[in-house]
Amino acid sequence: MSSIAESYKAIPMNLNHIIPLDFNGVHEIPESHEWTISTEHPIVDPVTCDSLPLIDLSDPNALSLIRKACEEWGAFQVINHGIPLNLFEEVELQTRRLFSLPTHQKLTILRSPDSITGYGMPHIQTFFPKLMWSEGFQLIGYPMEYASQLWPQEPDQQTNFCDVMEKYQKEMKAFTEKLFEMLLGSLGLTLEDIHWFKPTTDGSNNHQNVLTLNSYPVCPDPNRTMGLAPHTDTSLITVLHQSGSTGLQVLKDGSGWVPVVPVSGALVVNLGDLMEVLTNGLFKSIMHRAVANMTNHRVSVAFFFGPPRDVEIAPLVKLTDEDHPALYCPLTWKEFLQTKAKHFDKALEVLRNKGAKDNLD
Ligand SMILES: C=C1C[C@]23C[C@H]1CC[C@H]2[C@@]12CCC[C@@](C)(C(=O)O1)[C@H]2[C@@H]3C(=O)O
Ligand SMILES: O=C(O)CCC(=O)C(=O)O
Ligand SMILES: [Fe+2]
Repeated sequence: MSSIAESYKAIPMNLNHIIPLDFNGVHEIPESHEWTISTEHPIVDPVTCDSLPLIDLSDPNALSLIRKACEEWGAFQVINHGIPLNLFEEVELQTRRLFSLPTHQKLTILRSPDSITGYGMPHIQTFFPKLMWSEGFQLIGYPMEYASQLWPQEPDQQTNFCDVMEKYQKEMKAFTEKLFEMLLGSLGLTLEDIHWFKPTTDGSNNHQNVLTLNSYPVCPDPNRTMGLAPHTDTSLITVLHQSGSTGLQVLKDGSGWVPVVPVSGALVVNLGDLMEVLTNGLFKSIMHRAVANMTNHRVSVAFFFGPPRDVEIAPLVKLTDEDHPALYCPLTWKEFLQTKAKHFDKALEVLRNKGAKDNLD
């Protein structure tokens, strides 16, 4: 048995790619953080051009709207998701409490080079020559070992932080399982078609999930920096809550970068690479990035929903036939994270070209 927490043991990160800048009082962009932003894809106006579909989950047509959004975009926003709105406020408050701590305090929970959880720059930093204008904190479960370091003198704050994060993960777990069922339903499939899916019964199952708190400090010149570089998520589904300020952009084929304007109370759903594998490419994972801004400290919270440990994800049998052979070789989330840590944006291509996972190197 091995969990995703062990994914980076074989490919530890370099500390220079983990320790974020101390953004306090930085009025000029240091050379280390100065990006030349590719103009290959223009930024499009989400008002006059296409904007990311917004789906009301209580709409009787929700399934067909979901299918269309998944085929055309690989992402959508949802309302009427059933998550109590005050929970978003509580999570945002706790997220801001964490990131507004003095740098030396945050560094006490620095992610170790071979770990998935802790404080630091995004894991994908390794693949870019310039550093990102962001910091993040990854957690799994009840994060007391971190909270006790962050607020050593404040036991109440420790429990508040952990309780809110735990509650949010529980809500997200139930929601992503329901959403996953809807995505399958939109393809005419049911959970019965997924031999490994075991819905939560007693409040637990062995699905692997990670919560990430993202912080994009105020930036003197956002056009010359990158908050979070373009990437696809490795998960099956990612559910993102962005606080009031814009910053997320999704890449739409044939158009360009489409800003995702925050809708109060809405959640952004991104399809990850494992969903592309599972649907044999019928649904594609979505390329996205995030930018900082000059006026607000932007925060966002991402819940990565993945398969249980040791379960190999492969194209669904019902979605393959003689004319549609399986395009990807089966592998676990941990194996895919390792493939991604080596090949980054070429990882899915690698899966397509190698018949068996023994050849992933
Ligand atoms: C379970 C996951 C999902 C990870 C890796 C690992 C822990 C942290 C996640 C993120 C969070 C920030 C963006 C991302 C692209 C990153 O660099 O780290 C994500 C990545 C992925 O989706 O691959
Ligand atoms: O902050 C955002 O809007 C995007 C975050 C994201 O893409 C991620 O955490 O994977
Ligand atoms: Fe992402």
